[in-house]
Amino acid sequence: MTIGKIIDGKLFAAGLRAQVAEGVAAFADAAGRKPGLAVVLVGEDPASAVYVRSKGKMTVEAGMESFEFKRPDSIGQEDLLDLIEELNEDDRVDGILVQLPLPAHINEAAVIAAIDPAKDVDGFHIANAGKLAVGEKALVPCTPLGCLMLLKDELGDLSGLEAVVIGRSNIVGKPMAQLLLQESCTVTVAHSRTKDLASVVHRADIVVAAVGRPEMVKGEWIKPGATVIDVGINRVPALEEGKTRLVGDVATAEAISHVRAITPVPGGVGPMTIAVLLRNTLVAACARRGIAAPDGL
Ligand SMILES: NC(=O)C1=CN([C@@H]2O[C@H](COP(=O)(O)OP(=O)(O)OC[C@H]3O[C@@H](n4cnc5c(N)ncnc54)[C@H](OP(=O)(O)O)[C@@H]3O)[C@@H](O)[C@H]2O)C=CC1
Ligand SMILES: Nc1nc(=O)c2c([nH]1)NC[C@@H]1CN(c3ccc(C(=O)N[C@@H](CCC(=O)O)C(=O)O)cc3)C=[N+]21
Repeated sequence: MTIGKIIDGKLFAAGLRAQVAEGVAAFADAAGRKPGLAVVLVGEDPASAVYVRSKGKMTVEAGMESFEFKRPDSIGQEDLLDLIEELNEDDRVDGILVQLPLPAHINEAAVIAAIDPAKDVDGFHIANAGKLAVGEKALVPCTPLGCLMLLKDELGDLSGLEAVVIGRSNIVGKPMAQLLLQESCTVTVAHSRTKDLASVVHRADIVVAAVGRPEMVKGEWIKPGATVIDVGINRVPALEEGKTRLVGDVATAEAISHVRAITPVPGGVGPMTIAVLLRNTLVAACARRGIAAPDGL
């Protein structure tokens, strides 16, 4: 058994984006317009702004139309809901992403519920979450779908494998568990109340860590030969004064000698999230127009 492979999410994501770009060109020929993605950013969080900018750039590189809507922190809930209604009705817009988290005075659930499920490229709407849960065709959250693509690429058939997902958020942990169940894994979902997380993780052939705690998962927790997907994006102080660096939820340097394969941070799951967002936008555009989406996406 080979040990210690680093899964190149950046490379895989570039391949997926190239495939999406081909589908986008075919869509544009058939529909007479490009697929469009609208991104709504509320407030001035600099990290979110960087992320939104890089999404916009990659959207255009894939041949799609990018619409960005920046609104101040002070925006009222009604005004935000009005904007979403406009985007729901705008035929040039196939996908709507509202960057989370939203300011505390805005009801996140109400905003997500206002998005047309057919344009919900984040897959956060209850209609899409429900379809995923019962195994119907749905728009699936980008990060877990990206994780699943990397796992299938590395392992092939996942059926019968023990999977442990750490984290139970609606945007990562829960949909990840649903997808792994769909692949016939035996799925355990761990969270902050889980007792003896180390021994729960030690059962797993597949570990997906989506916690938001820097390097919380230790190397010795990992069963030898397991495949580890590190979703965490944590900014920590770097050695050089005043600088920061990104680390995941897994202590990668320790884990590497235990794993079959592991995703790095950065360059693992993060780039996949954006590539799947573009994929979902193309899929939504095709569905709205009654055009077959390209195979294998
Ligand atoms: N790469 C990417 O594209 C993306 C990365 N992320 C990153 O993934 C991480 C998780 O994101 P998200 O799901 O939104 O986070 P949330 O904060 O919504 O959820 C975190 C989960 O971790 C659990 N948890 C917290 N502490 C512990 C602990 N000590 N032991 C076990 N479980 C614990 C929580 O449990 P409980 O429910 O009991 O509180 C919760 O279920 C973050 O680092 C985020 O930045 C997120 C989205 C996309
Ligand atoms: N409605 C909504 N949908 C989201 O999908 C969503 C969101 N809100 N809010 C924030 C989180 C976070 N997220 C990331 C996506 C890509 C990278 C990414 O590309 N990261 C690079 C590094 C980037 C860097 O260097 O800063 C990497 O991991 O290699 C990171 C984080 C999506 N999110």
